[in-house]
Amino acid sequence: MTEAFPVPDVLRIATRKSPLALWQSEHVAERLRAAYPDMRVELVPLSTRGDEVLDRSLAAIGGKGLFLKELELAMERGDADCAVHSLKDVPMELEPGFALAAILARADAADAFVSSRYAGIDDLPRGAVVGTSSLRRQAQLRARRPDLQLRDLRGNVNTRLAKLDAGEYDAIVLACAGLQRLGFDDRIRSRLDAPAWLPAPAQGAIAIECRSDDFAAHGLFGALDDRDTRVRVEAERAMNRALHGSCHVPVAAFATLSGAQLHLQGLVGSAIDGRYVRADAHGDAGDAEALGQRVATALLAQGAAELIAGSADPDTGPFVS
Ligand SMILES: NCc1[nH]cc(CCC(=O)O)c1CC(=O)O
Repeated sequence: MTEAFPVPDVLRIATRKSPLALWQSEHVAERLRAAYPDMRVELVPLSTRGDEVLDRSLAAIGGKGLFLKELELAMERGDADCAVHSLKDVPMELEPGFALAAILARADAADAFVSSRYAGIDDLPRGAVVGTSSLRRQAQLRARRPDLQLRDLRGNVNTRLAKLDAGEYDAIVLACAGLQRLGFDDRIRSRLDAPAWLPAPAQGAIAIECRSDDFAAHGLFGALDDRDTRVRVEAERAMNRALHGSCHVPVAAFATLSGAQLHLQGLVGSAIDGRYVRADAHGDAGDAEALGQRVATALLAQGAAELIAGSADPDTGPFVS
């Protein structure tokens, strides 16, 4: 096969070591092997600060890019050619010198209600204990059920399921995509989906990051890029960026595409008292960025900035992460 770019003999993918990260990186490796049968693809598993520090909030240990830093250093050293991430964990602004070379077709973007005893949020008894460390999930739970007790729940997907099974919580909320990838489909008691419940910006999408100056890599990964997903997550991330959001603020966004029509729904809530504001708008697929900014402006006009500031970690302020 003749390509417009050189296909290397070996390609090394930097990845975190959690079971979900390894699954996603192996998935990308398989897709690349299928596209370039003569190229050898290897994983370079690395430990990141975000994986190691489990006893403090992510915001408190310097949230932004916590899961990316070590992988980016490996690419800078030349120990890896790219890194694979859950796009929802990727900061709105990448470090200078890095770019997203491909965004894969999105999996199920919804959240999942997981419990051995209860079928859904509305079936939980008064005062039930629900585990999630996500401010976005806490805010939506508070809005719907102010009586629930929300408890912190950190660790990778397997760890969180084990904590649920140990009886520490009546229910937990996780992403459907992560559960499905790891073969835990049967743990999903109900899907929490739009419009009643919104996911994190870019939830369910896998991204490939590489050095911006690595033009060969950009060509190589283009084969895995999904245009519809890219347009949708561009709108969601533009909204989050305009709100100075990250995965540590209670911001939710979900875009859908029908033909050339993009529809974006956004929500900003309070993890403390359940107040929230919502907005949505339609726009052209070619103007995803502008649509994201428009929905962010509508949310700010309803008081979103105050809700975000009010949910901040008192030690670190709202915009550190
Ligand atoms: N923050 C952890 C994280 N990052 C991405 C996913 C799920 C997979 C995805 O969104 O593609 C998860 C687990 C979860 O939220 O349950």
